[in-house]
Amino acid sequence: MAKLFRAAIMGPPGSGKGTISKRIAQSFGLQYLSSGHYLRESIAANTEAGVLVRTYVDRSMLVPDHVMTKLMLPRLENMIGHSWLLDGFPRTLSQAQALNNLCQLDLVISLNIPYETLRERLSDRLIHPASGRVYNMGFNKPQVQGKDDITGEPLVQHDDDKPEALMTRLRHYKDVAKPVIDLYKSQGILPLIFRYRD
Ligand SMILES: Nc1nc2c(ncn2[C@@H]2O[C@H](COP(=O)(O)OP(=O)(O)O)[C@@H](O)[C@H]2O)c(=O)[nH]1
Ligand SMILES: Nc1ncnc2c1ncn2[C@@H]1O[C@H](COP(=O)(O)OP(=O)(O)O)[C@@H](O)[C@H]1O
Repeated sequence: MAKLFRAAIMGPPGSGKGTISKRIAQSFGLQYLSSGHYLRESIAANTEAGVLVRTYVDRSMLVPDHVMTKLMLPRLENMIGHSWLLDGFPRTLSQAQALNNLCQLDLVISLNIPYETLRERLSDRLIHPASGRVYNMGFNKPQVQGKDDITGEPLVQHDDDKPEALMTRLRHYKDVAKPVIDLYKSQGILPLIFRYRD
């Protein structure tokens, strides 16, 4: 049997995690697993956990670690025989430790993007809230302006993507991600990837 390959991608909001990881997963035949997707699924199912999750996601706050690990770990256990790329999990040290107890990652990709580029990308980002599909007015335009390609439903800009919220989000990302990055560096699985603006 071919060796399994398991990777995670990290980066600040707007660094292109969702966009690039879908492309990497497709090119290399990996399953693309996204915490945002599982969270939206749980919100849509309207379970007790989903109702709780919604109160955090609606305010763009991190869902508590114990809720997150309870959501993610069983799904990852179900993927035991697959190679995958994980986007959005782990975000905190506690999540990374919980994941370590389940499996050893082979690679962590950390996107490091200049502030100006993040600002431009996020100010042009449009989202289809129900599916999480992401567009960009410059880089990846919807076929019809302001409408989702698949459902035709309206696209929205997150208040959080407006430049005034970005600094706070970036600072928060750096504080939370640093111990996770340090852990993966100490394990020798995190080479730094620097993507310049195009
Ligand atoms: N110009 C440009 N835009 C990109 C690139 N990668 C992603 N984007 C756009 O930048 C925005 C943020 O990307 P996204 O994948 O949502 O980032 P995430 O928050 O890290 O998951 C979206 O509007 C993307 O369409 C890129 O390489 N170049
Ligand atoms: N690993 C995680 N830990 C805690 N909360 C998370 C995690 N992943 C996603 N979330 C929650 O889901 C929301 C949407 O996540 P995501 O789709 O990855 O978008 P973004 O890249 O804008 O944060 C986040 O704002 C956060 O509330």
